[in-house]
Amino acid sequence: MVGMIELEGLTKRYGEKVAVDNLSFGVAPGIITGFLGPNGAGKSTTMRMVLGLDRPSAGDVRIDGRHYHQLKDPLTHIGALLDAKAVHGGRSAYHHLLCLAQANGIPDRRVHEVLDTVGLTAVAKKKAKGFSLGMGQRLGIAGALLGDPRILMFDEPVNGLDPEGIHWIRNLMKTLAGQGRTVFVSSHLMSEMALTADHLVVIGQGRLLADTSMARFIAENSRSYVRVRTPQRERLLDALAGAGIEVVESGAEVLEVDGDKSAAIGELAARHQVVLHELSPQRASLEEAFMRLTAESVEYHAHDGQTPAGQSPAAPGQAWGSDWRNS
Ligand SMILES: Nc1ncnc2c1ncn2[C@@H]1O[C@H](COP(=O)(O)OP(=O)(O)OP(=O)(O)O)[C@@H](O)[C@H]1O
Repeated sequence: MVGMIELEGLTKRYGEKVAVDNLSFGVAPGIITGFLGPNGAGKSTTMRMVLGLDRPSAGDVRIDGRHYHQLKDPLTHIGALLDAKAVHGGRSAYHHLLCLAQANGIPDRRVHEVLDTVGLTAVAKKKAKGFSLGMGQRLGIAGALLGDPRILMFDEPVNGLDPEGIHWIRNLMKTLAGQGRTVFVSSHLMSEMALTADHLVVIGQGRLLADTSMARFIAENSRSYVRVRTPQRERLLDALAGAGIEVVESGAEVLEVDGDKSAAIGELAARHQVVLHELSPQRASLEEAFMRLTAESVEYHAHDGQTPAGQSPAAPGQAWGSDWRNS
């Protein structure tokens, strides 16, 4: 199928280390697929195998039904930004792109087009080694766009960028997906993906942990609850119990009630003349959900690793639901 990346049992071992462990999933056109996992999860290794830069130990990965090396004019099928620093620093941005175009049978005029798309026209004649991180990322993206490919793959494209650069890349990816292209982008930041991706593939220690739409991930993992603060705790607890409203957490002055029941709680409090100091609907962050999902597969813990590196992740938590988990 045109615009598809398909992985089937993809595995990469480096000696004893299993960097990518039996990954099977598809990346579809017309949407942004976020590829998420903590540092060392195997994202870059997977992307390198997609491009034929690393040979799989087992399994298979295909682009438009073929291996990368079987593609005629591969840059017209898939463009990638893996390492923005992999540019010959002594060349100008224009020259770098021109060499890439000529080596791949792409017309020279495309160089001007992509320089314009990424906003580097004014500095096109400057040497790439003088470029800021953001300019280097833009140049790498220009290279990815050069062959006007149906599939774009970006490895941690916003790493180290300022807010303006992050905003620009986010909008560019949305535009590319809106044009019907396949956009596959890795990150270790859930918060960034929440703003960008339509679909999520999450891995930990090389294994697939989730393959789900962002909407579903949000619905299943961002718990909503109401935070209530009152100096008349006992009175409110009685009123809530009488109305069949369950309190899931209760501190000295603060109570938490699952779901969005703020109106019901407010009315109940008024009826029972309970003073409220706070009545606020809350949403637990997706960042927390992602941390919980990947906690057992983080390679290096900041403090005393409860799961030592190299050890298999524990059985998935029941709360995660098994329909979209694959391990
Ligand atoms: N050439 C190599 N030789 C040995 N081990 C490697 C090699 N390349 C990667 N690894 C190991 O494979 C694992 C996966 O690495 P990879 O760079 O793919 O992870 P990642 O998810 O991209 O992480 P990050 O977000 O930190 O870039 C890591 O444990 C890494 O140390």
